[in-house]
Amino acid sequence: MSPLPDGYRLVDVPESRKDEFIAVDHLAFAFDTNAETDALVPITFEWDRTQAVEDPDGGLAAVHASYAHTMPVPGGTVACSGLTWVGTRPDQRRRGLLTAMIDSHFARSLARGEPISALFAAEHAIYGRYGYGSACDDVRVKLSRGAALRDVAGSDALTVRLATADPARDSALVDAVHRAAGAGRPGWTTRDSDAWRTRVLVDPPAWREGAEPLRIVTVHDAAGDVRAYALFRRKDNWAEGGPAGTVKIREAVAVDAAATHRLWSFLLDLDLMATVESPMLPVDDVLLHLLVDQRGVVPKLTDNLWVRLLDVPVALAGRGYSAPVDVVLDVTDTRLPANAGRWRLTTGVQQDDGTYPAEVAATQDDADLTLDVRELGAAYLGGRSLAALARAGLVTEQTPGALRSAAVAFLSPVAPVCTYIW
Ligand SMILES: CC(=O)SCCNC(=O)CCNC(=O)[C@H](O)C(C)(C)COP(=O)(O)OP(=O)(O)OC[C@H]1O[C@@H](n2cnc3c(N)ncnc32)[C@H](O)[C@@H]1OP(=O)(O)O
Repeated sequence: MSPLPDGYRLVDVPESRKDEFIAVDHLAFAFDTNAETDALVPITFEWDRTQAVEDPDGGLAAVHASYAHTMPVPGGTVACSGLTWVGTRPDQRRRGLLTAMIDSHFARSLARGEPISALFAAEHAIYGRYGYGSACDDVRVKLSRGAALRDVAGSDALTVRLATADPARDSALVDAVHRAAGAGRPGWTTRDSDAWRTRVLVDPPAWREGAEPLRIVTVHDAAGDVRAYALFRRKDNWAEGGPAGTVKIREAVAVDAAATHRLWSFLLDLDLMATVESPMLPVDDVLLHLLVDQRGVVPKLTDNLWVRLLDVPVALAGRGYSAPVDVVLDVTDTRLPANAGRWRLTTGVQQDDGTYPAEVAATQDDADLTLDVRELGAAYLGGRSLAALARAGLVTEQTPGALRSAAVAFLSPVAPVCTYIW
């Protein structure tokens, strides 16, 4: 465990210290709130998973929390400790407080039987040193009103309804469509508490930045079932050349191509609007394939989930593989030495979903590939190629042919993504 400065200590944070905990994050993230917002936005903390560093005066100097996520991975799900709310008071930075919290987070997650941790990084440079690998990207696109989509059979038969978002009314349907749309996509973390299901729909006036209240558009089939939804607001702009408003979308999710087509046909043709800003989308989202003119959109690629394998053999055996493989991985891991060494990963009989399960065991056999646990985290969800990482000098092939077969086996045919930041 990494040492803390003299007089500092790690403490659990009970709900009774909520305000102190949040005050540290306000200072660390430079954000403010107000009573109206606090009353509307539900607290998502799980209070047995909140920790802090207390300074010698008993005040909180640094904080973090985690969420118990069930992380979709190729071929199944894995218990995941989702690190979040990490902050050190600006006047207490660079004394090793985060490093001590990370060691504690790893130990506590392992003790709970969580073989992986994942996070969204506030800054790209923070977490690689701790063995987290950037495991996938998301893309946001800026589209012009009227951007054309390729035809999709069945789209015309679907209908749309528009309403002002209402957490009490909409959270169940949003959750159901979100779950259905994400089936089979690694990283697509569902919202497993009422607080999270409400959180996606809340609309404090302070968050509107001059735009209208949060709206929800739903796409319905002939039976009335919801096949897609988008949460969005419009911001008007009366420019010299005429109305040039912007549609800002918080989340847009559809269960199939027809529903995607109907949903985006609506969003791309709202009167008085000139620009449509998408939310975080998977890099292979259906919308991108339906655009007639992909060059007409302005994409922005950002790192999405970062993944840390805490228990390498359990994590690797917890996911499926896209092809048969028998490979010895020689892993380095300075923070969690139990992971270091050679692991033989051998796949078994193909499952109904097309993936191959694997057994993973320590071995003294020669290594086929050498890599750090960070690169294993990057490849874990199937969104980064081990072969590409090798080209960057981050993975080394020891046995000719091993890189290709391992790279193919680790990749997912569907791009990983998580649609909301936790
Ligand atoms: C999952 C999430 O919650 S992401 C949110 C992260 N939080 C934020 O970005 C809020 C603003 N920033 C902060 O609160 C703090 O600067 C933190 C939490 C990022 C770092 O906390 P500290 O207690 O200062 O970190 P600590 O002293 O343990 O530093 C550990 C190492 O990381 C490095 N490091 C820390 N933060 C950064 C950064 N933002 N960029 C680059 N390097 C960093 C330090 O230089 C140090 O390097 P070294 O080991 O080579 O000396």
